[in-house]
Amino acid sequence: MERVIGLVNKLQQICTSLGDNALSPQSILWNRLPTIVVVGGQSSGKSSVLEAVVGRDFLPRGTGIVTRRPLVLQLVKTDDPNAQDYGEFSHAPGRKIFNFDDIREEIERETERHLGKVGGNRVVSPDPIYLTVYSNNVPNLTLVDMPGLTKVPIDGQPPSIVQELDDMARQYVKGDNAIILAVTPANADLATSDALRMARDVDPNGDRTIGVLTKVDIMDRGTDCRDVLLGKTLKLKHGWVAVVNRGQADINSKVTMKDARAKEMEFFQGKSEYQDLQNTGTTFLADKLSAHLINEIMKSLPSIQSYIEGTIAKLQKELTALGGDVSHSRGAMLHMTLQLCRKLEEAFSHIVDGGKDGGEKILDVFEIKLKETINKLPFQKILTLKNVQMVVNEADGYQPHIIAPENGYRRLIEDGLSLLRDPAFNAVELVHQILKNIVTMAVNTPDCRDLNRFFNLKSECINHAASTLERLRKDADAMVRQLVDMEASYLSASFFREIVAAESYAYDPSRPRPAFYTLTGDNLFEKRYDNMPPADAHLQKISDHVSAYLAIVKGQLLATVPKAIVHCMVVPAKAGLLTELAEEVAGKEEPQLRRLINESEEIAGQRDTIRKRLTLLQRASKEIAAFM
Ligand SMILES: Nc1nc2c(ncn2[C@@H]2O[C@H](COP(=O)(O)OP(=O)(O)OP(=O)(O)O)[C@@H](O)[C@H]2O)c(=O)[nH]1
Repeated sequence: MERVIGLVNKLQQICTSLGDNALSPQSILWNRLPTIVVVGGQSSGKSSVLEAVVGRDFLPRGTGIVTRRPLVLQLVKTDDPNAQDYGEFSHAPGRKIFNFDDIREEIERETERHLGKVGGNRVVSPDPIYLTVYSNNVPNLTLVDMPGLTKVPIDGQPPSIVQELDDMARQYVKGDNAIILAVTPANADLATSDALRMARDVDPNGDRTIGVLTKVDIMDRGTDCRDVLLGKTLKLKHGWVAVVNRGQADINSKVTMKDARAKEMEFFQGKSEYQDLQNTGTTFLADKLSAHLINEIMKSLPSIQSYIEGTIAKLQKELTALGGDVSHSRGAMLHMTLQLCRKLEEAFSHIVDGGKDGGEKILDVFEIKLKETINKLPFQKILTLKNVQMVVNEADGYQPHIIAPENGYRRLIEDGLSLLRDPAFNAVELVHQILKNIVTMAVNTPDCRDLNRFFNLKSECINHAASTLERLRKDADAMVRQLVDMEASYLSASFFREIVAAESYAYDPSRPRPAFYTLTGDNLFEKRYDNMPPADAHLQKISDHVSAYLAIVKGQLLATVPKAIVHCMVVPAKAGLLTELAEEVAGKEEPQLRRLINESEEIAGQRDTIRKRLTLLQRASKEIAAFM
């Protein structure tokens, strides 16, 4: 029994440390721990019962609605019998109040303050006050004192009060963890008991209801509650307890709690109708509550334990997601920064190499987009007989040419090559964009999760990656330009020799087959020119030669542009996306590094909160494990 009390005590203290309470939306433990909720009609004696259990006067008293906010009262049994009892409110943590009259005043003040704040002439509020009482003379219990229920508004209260009070109490007793202490004055008809009505509503089987009869001392002459206590009038699974608290006159004349207890004992022992009954008196009630609470705890421990374990796992996951602590020594910060840069580089390379977001997209540019745009180029406009004639005439004059109109050829080919430049540059740009997108993707990979904690470093990384990619794009542009220009330069005497050789071969296949002929195909030198007027045949041949040449260049560029792009952009980007940043960082001093990896306070705070919760829950879990 003592062990269970100790365990409950510890679990409840852990709840308090967790800031976990009856109404907290993310209650971890509290809503799993059994709680005793005192309900009953107005002035039925709820607060008096509660005080009697605690053994101290500390609750506001009077007529009308005195309790106007729920009071969550946690009783913590201390080990030292000589230590002074004290109370502590959760709205003023750390302030130990040793004088219980001060506690009463604080409850009144806090009630007023809150009701004033919520405004609207509110008479009651469901928002609880939390009070923990530390004493060597209390059982480990958590009790909630509710404002009294009523059927009709009294004292000029608004009509809505009836429903409001009902809703409020219901909120506290509906949970399965609530043990309902249904306080009913013995001097009134049980059938009209507000407490029993509420208890029956939420706990029809009476599994968690304990009946308390108050004011047994002022029952009508000649009547008693023996039958109720024996369960003959109305049977409750957990039975009834009768108590005698101080009446208003006793309170006014400051009868002490001790004297009141003595008087209560005297009362029950002096009456033949109660003498033989066990279930009378406040001491019996307190013991019964402790035992009941222990019983409930024992029943729910396994589910509490598995719930705690689940929460621990969830919190651990959250903690991992937030990343580790940040050290502030220069060496550690430098190491961490470089490591984060390296992780981003690795993630970048990984995406470039792997699959559909990286390598495949780049391949698409080369194999589909580049091919398509090049094949769609309007070479035919250059190659019309009209254009050929115009260009040749402009370039070479109207004299007949011995071999070929060399300048005309050059001009026509150059016109074709200039069309080829755009798709090549376009491919560079497309790959550049893909690489930029990959940087964004890399930043968001799980491996780079830590980087997202450090806003400054993250933006430095992104900026440096962008400038590296921009530099590489320029390199690739220059390389591609050179490639195209090279093709124009290739147009040398050998090209014209090739044309002659190819022509000769077409007419006399016994000659050696020239390379140009093979490249351009058989149809070039067929006798189709024979049926044309000589001037047209001449121009058509020039057009066909240029077309063949451009076809060769096209094929060559389709092979070399991708190589140039990979060589100038993709490979160096993979090899050193953040090399410059890493060099820069290595030269930074401690304050600059700190600025670079200054984690937002919010994240650091979140991590601290989760850690604290984890430690507490792990402690709770250990306590329970050791117990079971
Ligand atoms: N004679 C006698 N008077 C009692 C007993 N219990 C309570 N009273 C008196 O009944 C009045 C109301 O008691 P409280 O304990 O304030 O009742 P409550 O249910 O907490 O009241 P509200 O919070 O206002 O609903 C006080 O004047 C008490 O002194 C009892 O057993 N005998």
